Amino acid sequence: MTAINIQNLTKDYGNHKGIFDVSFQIEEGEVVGFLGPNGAGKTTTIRHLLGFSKPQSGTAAVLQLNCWNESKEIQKHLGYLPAEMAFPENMTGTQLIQHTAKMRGLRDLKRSQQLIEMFNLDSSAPIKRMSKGMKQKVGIVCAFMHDPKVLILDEPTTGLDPLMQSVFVQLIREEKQKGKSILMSSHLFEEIEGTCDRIAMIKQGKIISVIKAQEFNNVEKTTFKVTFQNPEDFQSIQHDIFKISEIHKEGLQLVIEIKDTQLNDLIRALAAKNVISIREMKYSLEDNFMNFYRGENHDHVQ
Ligand SMILES: Nc1ncnc2c1ncn2[C@@H]1O[C@H](COP(=O)(O)OP(=O)(O)OP(=O)(O)O)[C@@H](O)[C@H]1O
Repeated sequence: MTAINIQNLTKDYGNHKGIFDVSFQIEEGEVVGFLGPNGAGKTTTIRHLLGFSKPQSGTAAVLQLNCWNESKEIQKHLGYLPAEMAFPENMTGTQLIQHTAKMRGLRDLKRSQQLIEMFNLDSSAPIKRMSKGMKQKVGIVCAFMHDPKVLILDEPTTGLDPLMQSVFVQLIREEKQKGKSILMSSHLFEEIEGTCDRIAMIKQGKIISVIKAQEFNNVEKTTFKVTFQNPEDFQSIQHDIFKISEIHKEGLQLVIEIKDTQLNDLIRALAAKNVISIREMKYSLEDNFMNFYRGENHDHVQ
């Protein structure tokens, strides 16, 4: 079943701001990362999924329910973590968690307790005295406490320290195992890379690409940083057939990009030179992301 279905969604705020003809789907059990620079339209898209904003044209549906007309029904099956939370400051974390549970008609607080322990959260403190990270943990508990089928997470690890970020990645993996469908916006490439099945990239309100995460592991090219012992070898390899993507003259270093079929040629060429070190450089999601924003690789791989 399709968990999230966005079709030709448009909200034009004027001055080329907003979202334009946005379409993508998330299947049951799928985790999709939502990437894009500041102001690209991620939160606007998410606000439509939550029924906070009425589409000018197009539709947004969660579990085949219309987000604008049927948002109350959707809420029962949805966990939402906003990018910026507006908490009632006069409550403690525990009170807010209990209040949220009550609003949801949730009697069993076992899952909340598990999450509190998982994130090592002291929820007894008043929210107004909590650090950004603590507030974020309270938000995570509230979003996941009712074991929702669909999760929409807007920059979920904002304020979390690296240890807690890895606890969060673990939580996402566990939820995925349980068959949950997750849309997660993030600026952290490693977080997206470590959890997502696909990545939707948005720029200036338009989806510019939807990529399968496994594509990143299957790139048929490898990049090596090679340091040479003398300027002669450093110079001569540059006349060879290989693509040189960076030249660091002072350090006698080259970044060489080869197709996997050229590996033996490279080994033979380097064997004839005095080489100090060879280091493989991982082609990461971050490189791919940067390429997109430089205007390259606008492929649609669904
Ligand atoms: N209610 C509104 N009225 C007018 N313009 C708006 C409104 N809401 C958002 N915008 C504009 O629409 C664009 C998209 O904003 P949005 O918040 O969706 O971006 P985002 O991708 O979530 O960015 P960030 O990574 O900074 O959170 C921005 O240029 C923003 O200023």
